[in-house]
Amino acid sequence: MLLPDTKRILLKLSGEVLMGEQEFGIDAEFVAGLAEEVKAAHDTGLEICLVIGGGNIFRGISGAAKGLDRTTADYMGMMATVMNALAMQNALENAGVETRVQSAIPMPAVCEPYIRRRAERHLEKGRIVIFAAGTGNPFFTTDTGAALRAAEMNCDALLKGTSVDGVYDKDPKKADDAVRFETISYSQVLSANLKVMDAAAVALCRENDIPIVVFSIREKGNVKRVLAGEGVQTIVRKD
Ligand SMILES: Nc1ncnc2c1ncn2[C@@H]1O[C@H](COP(=O)(O)OP(=O)(O)OP(=O)(O)O)[C@@H](O)[C@H]1O
Ligand SMILES: O=c1ccn([C@@H]2O[C@H](COP(=O)(O)O)[C@@H](O)[C@H]2O)c(=O)[nH]1
Repeated sequence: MLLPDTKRILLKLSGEVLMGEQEFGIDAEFVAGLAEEVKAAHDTGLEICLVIGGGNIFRGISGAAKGLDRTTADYMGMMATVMNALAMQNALENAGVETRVQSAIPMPAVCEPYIRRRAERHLEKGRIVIFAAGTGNPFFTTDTGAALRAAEMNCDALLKGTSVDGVYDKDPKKADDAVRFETISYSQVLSANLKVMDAAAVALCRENDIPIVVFSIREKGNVKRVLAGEGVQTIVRKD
């Protein structure tokens, strides 16, 4: 086990990777593969909270750059995360896992509103709870939403499955000589302004002593591998 005594995790999956090989949107086959991986982790007895980003559909900051009002663009981004949550719910249920989606922005015709105690009960019953719409507030990201839910739900760790295999000393997509950290402290990530996760999310995890594990979700089988301590990843934790 990567982190001993881990019973409940929050798994944050990049929205961007849901595109698979496409240029936009949701690759249903890729999502089905991801669902199988999440199921395999769930089958080991772990309680799993899920958060999915929205980068495959819409990011507020890109919308704002094209002239949209930032707040409106952020609400659009949050709605994109609800679409991804529904796609993942569908894939998980096809794989035979019971799930509930809870949205930070109430959409009663589509999913449950976020109610912490209710989410707790779902987890106790063995369901995977997918938290959608981030924090429900503009000017945030799903990473911060994930950190917030991880703290509220008393998760033992936040696993960020993204397009890179860990935290580097500089952006590995921009610098060939970037070096990956095996472990790094919250404070180092913040003081060096390493961009793999937004600062609010890192600070929230630091305050609540929730280790963050950054790994690549593009590589098949990585969820199980990382949980078993066999994968390539970076652990962000206190000194
Ligand atoms: N120091 C760094 N170490 C690792 N990755 C970094 C670093 N600095 C910047 N990055 C970039 O951070 C990105 C991952 O974070 P990002 O928030 O963009 O994705 P995500 O949260 O997984 O996706 P989404 O927003 O679609 O959910 C990678 O694309 C990587 O290039
Ligand atoms: O709490 C939140 C979470 C997200 N947003 C908006 O949604 C998009 C998509 O989320 P990503 O984390 O980038 O995948 C984000 O760009 C924001 O525009 C938000 O406003 N508040």
